[in-house]
Parts: sequence; structure tokens; C-alpha cells
Amino acid sequence: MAPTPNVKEATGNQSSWNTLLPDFPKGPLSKYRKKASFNWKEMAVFLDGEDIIRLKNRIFSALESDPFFAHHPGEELSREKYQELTFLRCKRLFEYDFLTQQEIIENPLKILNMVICIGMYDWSPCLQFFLHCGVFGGTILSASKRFADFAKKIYNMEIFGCFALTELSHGTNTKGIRTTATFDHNTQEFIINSPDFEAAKFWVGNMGKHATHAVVYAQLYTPDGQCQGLHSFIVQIRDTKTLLPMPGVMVGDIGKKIGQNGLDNGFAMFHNVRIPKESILNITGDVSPEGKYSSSFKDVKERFSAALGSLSTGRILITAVSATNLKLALSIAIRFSATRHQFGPTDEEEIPVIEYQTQQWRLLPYLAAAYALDYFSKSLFENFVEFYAGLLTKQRSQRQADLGREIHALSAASKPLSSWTAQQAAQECREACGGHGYLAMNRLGEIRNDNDPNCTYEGDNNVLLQQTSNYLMSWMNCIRSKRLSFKYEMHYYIRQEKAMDVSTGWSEADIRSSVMSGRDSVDIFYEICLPQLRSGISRSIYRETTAEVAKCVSFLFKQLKDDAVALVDVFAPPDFILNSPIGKASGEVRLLVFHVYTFYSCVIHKWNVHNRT
Ligand SMILES: CCCCCCCCCCCCCCCC(=O)SCCNC(=O)CCNC(=O)[C@H](O)C(C)(C)COP(=O)(O)OP(=O)(O)OC[C@H]1O[C@@H](n2cnc3c(N)ncnc32)[C@H](O)[C@@H]1OP(=O)(O)O
Ligand SMILES: Cc1cc2nc3c(=O)[nH]c(=O)nc-3n(C[C@H](O)[C@H](O)[C@H](O)COP(=O)(O)OP(=O)(O)OC[C@H]3O[C@@H](n4cnc5c(N)ncnc54)[C@H](O)[C@@H]3O)c2cc1C
Repeated sequence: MAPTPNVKEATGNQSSWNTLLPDFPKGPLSKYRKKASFNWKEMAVFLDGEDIIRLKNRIFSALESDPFFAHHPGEELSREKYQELTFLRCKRLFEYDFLTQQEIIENPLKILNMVICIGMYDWSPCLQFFLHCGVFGGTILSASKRFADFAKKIYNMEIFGCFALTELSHGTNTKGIRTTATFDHNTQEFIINSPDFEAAKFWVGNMGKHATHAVVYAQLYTPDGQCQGLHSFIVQIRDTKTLLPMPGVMVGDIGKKIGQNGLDNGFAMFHNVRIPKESILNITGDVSPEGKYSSSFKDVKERFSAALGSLSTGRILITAVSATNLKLALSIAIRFSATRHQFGPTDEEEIPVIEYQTQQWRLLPYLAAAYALDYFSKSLFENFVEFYAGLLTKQRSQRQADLGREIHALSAASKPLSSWTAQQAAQECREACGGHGYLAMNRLGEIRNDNDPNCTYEGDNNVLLQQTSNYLMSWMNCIRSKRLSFKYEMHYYIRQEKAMDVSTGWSEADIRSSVMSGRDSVDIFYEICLPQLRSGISRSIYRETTAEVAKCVSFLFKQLKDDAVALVDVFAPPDFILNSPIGKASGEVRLLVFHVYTFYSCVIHKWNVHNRT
């Protein structure tokens, strides 16, 4: 768990805050900023530290001053244009080179904050960039030293990559993956083949138009006809100069999605494509020139688990990605609620809707969740960095193995909780802004649509929860977890759950996939890992609300509402990045929205007149 920094040491002095974090413009929000019981700048410096805030400021101002990242309000880009612009933006991110390897090693949280800053602007170029260098590049470089020369090509975009695990007919069930990689010891090559269209690689980010190489997951067959299970291979899918498909490869774009349409998700089929023997990412096993399979993992299950280990990276990142969407939606909805006046004690005097208890109940629990998930995603990321360092140094200790299982179990719970919370919050924030929440330019729809696939990719949420409940069930035998301070409550709960299920004559498999034991036990597990959640928003509000609790929570909200604008100021990005007229830092939404409306109606009127002449 990240050590709690000492406030005084962590926050420096007032003058350093002001240079780092300029005051907001005066406006309708000033009233609530004056009421705040704390200094938002001190909180921001306490949570992130001056170094991270400097990095954020550097990224935000670079994007704001770069024409490639200019917003085009009112302009409807075609999907093709948006994909083209996204790739140019992704290229610019490489040219900016915001972080050196040294800076990442000194403070790995910087890379997480870089994902967050760029994602706050637009997830399409962010995911395109990190799918290439994080998922594609990270998987290759953590496999073995053999691919060291690939690093240069990856980081100067000589090649552009994607990660191809999912097939048209199998996504969650990775054991059902049917692409084959058959070793030909006469030519020392693997033959990559898609047996039929159902086995086509599908959904793969960057594959639709831009990727030249793919990490392809396939069932490995040795010359004796034995299937050695799921392994990953580097396959070139397009010519690096012409971007035309390589011989035997059929590749293309899957079409328009509900969101993230700047990203080109694609499909590919392989017709006996031959790749050199050295193309196998020998993380879990390798083949001798004679065609003999060898693996350092004796247990098939451990081998399978190691083959999928890289998926935990994405799940941990998606926990932070979803928490970021939560912050974006709340920045807009809380600021709007503090300036939107409707009804009041007299006809003459209307009050801000944030003063209403219903608005507080709808938004403030999510504000608490934003802080809790932000803290947890960063501390989980730090645990992952420790695990990843062990991976890179080929650690094989029991502690490393336990940490790997625990990281898998935690990320299989944190991704569902964070992405579902953000999805529900985005909808609540959209409704909390009334009609203005439904106007595309105010961005709540985009935030909701771009957050949506966080509930599916890197593993469907519902199935991942079963992974965590499987892990919790294994606690019945022994407790080896190091990261968590184990609570009797957890053990007691699982015993109860299991006793109840067994008494109903359910099989082990039924128990594992039963919704109740999955969600409930994971919920409690998560709340143990995230005490802030227990105090703030979860059971006391959602499950055991009684009249007394409701009264005490309403009293809490009455206090918290005066801090809500300042709490949002701590994590809201600059107006250019937030890009939502009703979420502006000044709070000048009423005037601004009117201007924007008139601007649009004039433009549209002129356009129609022009078309009629
Ligand atoms: C820093 C720079 C930036 C970086 C980066 C930024 C990225 C920013 C966002 C990304 C952007 C989105 C891009 C979308 C990219 C895709 O979507 S890639 C495709 C993702 N696909 C998936 O996640 C597939 C989901 N399915 C699975 O993971 C597996 O099939 C399942 C469901 C976990 C396995 O289920 P199963 O077949 O029933 O096998 P099961 O017996 O449960 O498991 C066998 C053993 O393996 C273990 N195991 C399974 N999976 C794992 C694992 N992942 N780890 C460890 N152990 C595992 C199990 O625990 C079990 O061990 P025991 O508990 O029995 O000891
Ligand atoms: C925007 C986007 C980007 C993506 N990018 C990539 C990428 O870059 N690379 C890549 O390889 N993949 C990618 N994917 C694919 C993604 O990983 C899969 O969609 C995901 O793993 C889910 O698999 P599926 O779509 O086949 O759903 P399925 O596994 O078919 O699930 C369908 C439904 O069945 C339910 N279900 C399945 N199994 C069980 C079970 N055992 N018990 C209970 N319910 C079950 C699920 O909960 C779900 O509701 C992407 C997907 C999206 C949407």
C-alpha cells in the first residue's frame, strides 16, 4: 500500500502551490470556492506531489498549444478523418516524448499520470499510443532479451503494433482460441493459420488500418501433432512502407463502434503464414530445432496463467482509466449543479440545484468513489510495478508467484468495480445536468460511450469477478496473501457462502460461477482492500440504508456540498482538456451556453441560406 505521505512535507508552501496551480477565474463558482473548508491546491499537491503536477501541466499545455490537438466545435469529422487525425496525434505524442526511461524508473506513477492526462483529452490517441508501446511493446519486451532490437523500432514507430488475442467466436474463453501455430522443423518456421472465419482475430485495437505487427495468440502444435497450449507470436501483418497486407494475411477495419471511434479496431485472418522460429514469445515455453517442446512451468495451469499474465497490466490501467472518466463526468456535473438555478424559497430568488438533497445523493457518493478509486488504482499500480520488476528479473520465488495470483485476483475485481462505477456515474451525471447534459458538445455522452468498453475489454467484468471469487474460495485452505491484512470477516463470509451452496447440492463449478458468491464475496473483499470505500459510499448507503443511516448521510452531504466544487477543482483538468462548456472553471455556463447556442444557430442559418442560393 502506498505510504501515506506526511501532509506538511508533501505539500511544501503556499507560494509553490500558486505557481503550480493558478487561481480560477472569478465567476458564479467563486461563492462555493469561498465556502470550502480546505485549500484545494494544498490537497492537489498532497495527493499528487509537485513533480506529478509539473508533468500534468507540461502535458496539458503542450496539447493546448498544438494545432494537431485543436478542438473543432460543431464540426462532424467522418470516422476515417477522425482515425487519420488520431494517428497523427499519436505520432505527436511520440515526438513530445514526455517521459524518459529514467523518469519512469524513478517514479513509475508518472507513466500512469501520462495515460490519465492524455486520456482526459481523448481516449482514442491515448489508447492507440499505449496499446502500441504498453500492451504490444510491453508484452514483447517482458518476454525475453531476444527482442531487445525490437525496442528501438517500437519506440521510434518504425513498426506499429497491436495485441491479437480475441477471435470472432472466442473472447472470454481464451482456451477456446483456435488460431494455430504449427512448428515445421524442416524449415525452422511456425505456420500461423486461421482454420475458418470464426477463428479470425477480431476487435484488435490499431489493427484496422495502422498496425504493421501483431502479438498473435495461437495454440502451439509440435511436429508430433501435440497441442502445447496457448502461446504468443510476433507476426508481421502489413508492409512497413506501403501498409499493404503481407502475403497470406487478410486484414481490415471492423467498422463503427459506439465510442472510441478514433481508434481503428480490426480483424485478421492468416492463411498458412510462415514466420521464423525466433518469433515465439518464449514466456512460457519454446521449441528445440528438432521440434521438442520445453517449458520452465511444469504445471499446465501455471503455464496458462503465465501466458495471460500480461492482461493484468491492462486491467490495472483500466481501473485508473475508469476512475479518470469518473472525475471527468463529476467535474462537469458538480460545477453545473453549483451554477444551475431552479426554483427557490421565493419566486424571485432561485437556488443552485446542488442545494437539493436529491442532487447531493445522486452525485456526492460518486465524488467519494472518485477519491477512493483514484487512491486505490495508484496503490495497486505500485504493487504491480513491484511484481513486474520481479517478472523482468525472472524471479521465481513463492512470494512472486503469490503476488502474481493476488494481482490477478485484485485486478479482476478492481476493473469491474471501477468501470461499472464510472459507467453508472456518467449516466447519473448526464441526467443531473438535465437537457444540457444531453447536448453532445457538453461531452457527457462521449465520456459515457468511451468508458463503456472498459466493462468488456481486457476481460468481461462478470467473468473476471468469478476469477476473484475463485481466488477467495482458495482462501478456504490457506491464507498466503501478503498485500492484504486478512480479516476474519472475509473467511467467515466465504465459509458461510460455500456451506450454503454445498447444502443446495451445487457442484464446485456451479458455486464458482454463481452470481451471489461472485459479486457479494468480491464486494466484501474489495471493501476490505479499500477501507475508504467502506466508510464512504458502499454498504452504509446502498445496502443497509435505514432511516438513521439516511439521516446521518444527509447530514454529511449537507456539509460536503459546500466542499464539492473545491473537491472537483483538485482533479479537474484545464478547460481546454475538459472541453465542456457547462463544466468550465469559471462557472460562466449560463452565458456561455447561450453564446454557444446562438453561434450554432447563426452558423446553421447561414449554411442553409447559402445552400438555398
Ligand atoms: C504502463 C504502460 C501502459 C500499459 C498499457 C495501457 C493499456 C490501457 C488500457 C488497455 C486498452 C484496452 C485494449 C483491450 C485489449 C483486450 O481486450 S486484449 C484481450 C483481453 N482478453 C481477456 O482478458 C480474456 C479474458 N479471459 C481470461 O483472462 C481467461 O480466459 C480466464 C477467464 C481468466 C480464464 O478462465 P478459465 O479458462 O476458466 O481458466 P481458469 O481455470 O479460471 O484459470 C486457470 C488458472 O490461470 C489463472 N489465471 C487466469 N488468468 C490469469 C492472469 N491474467 N494472470 C494470472 N493468473 C491467471 C487462474 O487464476 C487459474 O489459476 P488457479 O486460480 O486455478 O491457480
Ligand atoms: C472497444 C474494444 C476494444 C478491444 N480491443 C481488443 C484488443 O486490442 N485485442 C484483443 O485481443 N481483444 C480486444 N477486444 C476484445 C475483448 O477483449 C473481448 O470483447 C472481451 O474479452 C469479451 O469477449 P467477447 O466479446 O467474446 O464476449 P463473450 O466472452 O462472448 O461474452 C459474452 C457474454 O457472455 C458472458 N459470459 C461468457 N462466459 C461466461 C461464463 N463462463 N459465465 C458467465 N457468463 C459468461 C459474458 O459475461 C458476456 O455477457 C476489444 C473489445 C472492445 C469492445
